[in-house]
Amino acid sequence: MTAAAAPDHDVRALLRDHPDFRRMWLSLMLSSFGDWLGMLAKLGTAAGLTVGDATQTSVAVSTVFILQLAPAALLGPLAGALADRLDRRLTMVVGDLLRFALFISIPIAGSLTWLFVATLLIELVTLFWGPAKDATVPNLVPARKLEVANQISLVATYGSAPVAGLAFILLTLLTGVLDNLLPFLRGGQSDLAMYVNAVTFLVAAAVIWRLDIPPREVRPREGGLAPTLGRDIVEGWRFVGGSPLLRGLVFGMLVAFAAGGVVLGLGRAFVTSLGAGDPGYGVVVMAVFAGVALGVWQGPRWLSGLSRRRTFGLALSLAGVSLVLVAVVGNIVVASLFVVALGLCTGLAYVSAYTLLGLEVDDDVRGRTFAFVGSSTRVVIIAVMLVAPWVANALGERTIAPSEHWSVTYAGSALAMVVAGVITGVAGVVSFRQMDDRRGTSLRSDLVRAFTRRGEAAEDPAPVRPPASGFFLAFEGGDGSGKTTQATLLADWLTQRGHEVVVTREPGGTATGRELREVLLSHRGDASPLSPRAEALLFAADRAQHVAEVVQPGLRRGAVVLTDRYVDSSLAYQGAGRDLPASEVETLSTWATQGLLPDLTVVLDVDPVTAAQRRAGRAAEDRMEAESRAFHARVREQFLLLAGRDPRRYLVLDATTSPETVHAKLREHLEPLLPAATGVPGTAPEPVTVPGPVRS
Ligand SMILES: Nc1ncnc2c1ncn2[C@@H]1O[C@H](COP(=O)(O)OP(=O)(O)O)[C@@H](O)[C@H]1O
Ligand SMILES: Cc1cn([C@H]2C[C@H](O)[C@@H](COP(=O)(O)OP(=O)(O)O)O2)c(=O)[nH]c1=O
Repeated sequence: MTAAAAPDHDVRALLRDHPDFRRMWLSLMLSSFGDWLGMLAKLGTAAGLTVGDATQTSVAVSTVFILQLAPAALLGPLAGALADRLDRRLTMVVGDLLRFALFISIPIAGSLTWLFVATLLIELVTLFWGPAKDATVPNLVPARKLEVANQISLVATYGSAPVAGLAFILLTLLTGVLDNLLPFLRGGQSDLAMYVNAVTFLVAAAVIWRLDIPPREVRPREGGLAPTLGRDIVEGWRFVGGSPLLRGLVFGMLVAFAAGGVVLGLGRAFVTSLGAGDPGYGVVVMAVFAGVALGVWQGPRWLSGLSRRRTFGLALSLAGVSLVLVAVVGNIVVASLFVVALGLCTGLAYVSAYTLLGLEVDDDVRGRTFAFVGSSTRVVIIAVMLVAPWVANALGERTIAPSEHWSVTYAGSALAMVVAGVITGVAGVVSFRQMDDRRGTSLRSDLVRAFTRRGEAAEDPAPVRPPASGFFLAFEGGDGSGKTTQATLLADWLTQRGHEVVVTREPGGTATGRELREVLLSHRGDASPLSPRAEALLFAADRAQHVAEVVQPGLRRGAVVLTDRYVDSSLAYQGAGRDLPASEVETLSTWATQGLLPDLTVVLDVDPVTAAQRRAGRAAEDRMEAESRAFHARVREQFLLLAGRDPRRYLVLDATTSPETVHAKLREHLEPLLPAATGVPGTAPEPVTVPGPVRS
């Protein structure tokens, strides 16, 4: 791998390199297909069992709808908390088997009551299955591929809807033909669809059974109290409320879903108010789907240079603006175009939010958080769908006449949509503010950077370099990614070629630095825990001393300086890890180093689990190493993000390959970049290694 862009959007590579994810994805596609087919078949069965009585039919159909939404709305968090304690693979397999049995029982029983009971039971099972599935995906793919994994999972979920629709039509037609041949199908038109659907769950169960899902990270709970379910749920809620990011995210998602509910609830009336009938409604529905698909699929790629948190807030605000535009244009064709934009922004917000949740939520509460979000969104959608038509009715038809010669008449549905749009827009701005991780950098410059292929040279601060400069290379990556190993190998090779080499590290590249290192890494701080800002300042102090005492003098002599960690470690550990604003940490480092940047930063990319295994041999973990897996996942994501923003100065290497392979790739990339050697090849002195504390 050479300089890789991050995050990674290559779908084919994702499916090829992660067979477990591929299997999971296939089973998800099947189950989703089954879900949609099942929904159509259940509605068909409800209608079929009440033939001839229009009122009874509509009551039966709405009962099925309500039974489908209600369990998740009422019991979602409970099921999520339970799901976090169960084995995820087993939960999914048992869930699929139960759904198989329940679906098959509906046509066999052939009774309306059993249809209702089975619908309820199926939804209850899905309540456990869903969070187990959502929480598993981040464990099957590396962090930088999570976004694309979410994208194709959403495509599997929603893309299977039209296919299921088509299959349903074909199966019902086929039922007519088969009626005479297979007497057991006589029961109803939807029966064959129900059987096919049941089989999809059976296949999905078999696929999941073969998955190798890594065990969950379970953190010890303080006080050793036996954790209770109630406590789990409260913790899940408190967890969402306690983090500004999650608060902003969940709040934003709820508002987005509320806006979606308004569109669903009022869409039909709105289209009628524009004088378009069923075909017009069809066009609008298709426009929404097209927009969402485009947003989910292409949005993250278009905005790959923008931070995900900013993307979410921006997309939500623009969704609000689009909704207002849809409502005010008064023409079905133009309105449909804005509907595409609305779908696009919503899809983009959705996939960003989903990925952020996967990355930011600790593994042991992830199921609960997803369940919490899932059930609250359902409550919101049901509530809004019920309330919106009532509000639209109350608003009635309004005529707005700004002048004598000009007046516009709006239907209540359009006005209600304007209100929803404004609320969504404002919520987007609030979310953006609350979660912003690039305070101090204007959104405009970020967007310019995102659209001009990551800003290139124009925006980089001119590095302060001594006149006769050598070459400055920084190794970055998680603890245990192999930085020390690679620095040693590279130093040997460079020395062979006649370069003067200085091998150094942060923190602790100087005598002063070693004292700071002691405070930073050994500080357990029970009495006075080190605050994130104090930590950031101490790392910056170490860096300032390091640059002045070791790096700059080395470069001035024309040496190749190899440092084990530099500025990006602060951006990753203090910025993304501790959640300090990245721009402030960057300002601090720029000040400490007087803007000195490496000529090349080599990111040794390895997943936190492998890195932790490599560190296992060491005597004790230091303060940073002992952080949670989610912390290390954020750190890794940040390194990759930084590398993706400036591919010219970065080289990302897959550090799970052998040390020799990593070294060979590094050499190959470095060779053309190096200045001429100052000594005679093979005769250079041994590399100067700035002493650091000996590792256990
Ligand atoms: N590419 C690699 N594959 C497997 N093990 C490695 C690799 N590179 C380094 N290691 C081992 O992993 C451990 C951590 O490596 P080290 O170079 O100390 O990492 P860091 O300096 O990033 O903490 C060491 O035991 C080392 O031998
Ligand atoms: C340089 C730097 C390091 N760190 C952390 C990362 C590491 O966990 C720790 C340095 O430990 P160290 O033992 O040097 O790293 P490694 O385990 O990779 O060999 O300090 C920061 O949090 N911020 C910084 O700016």
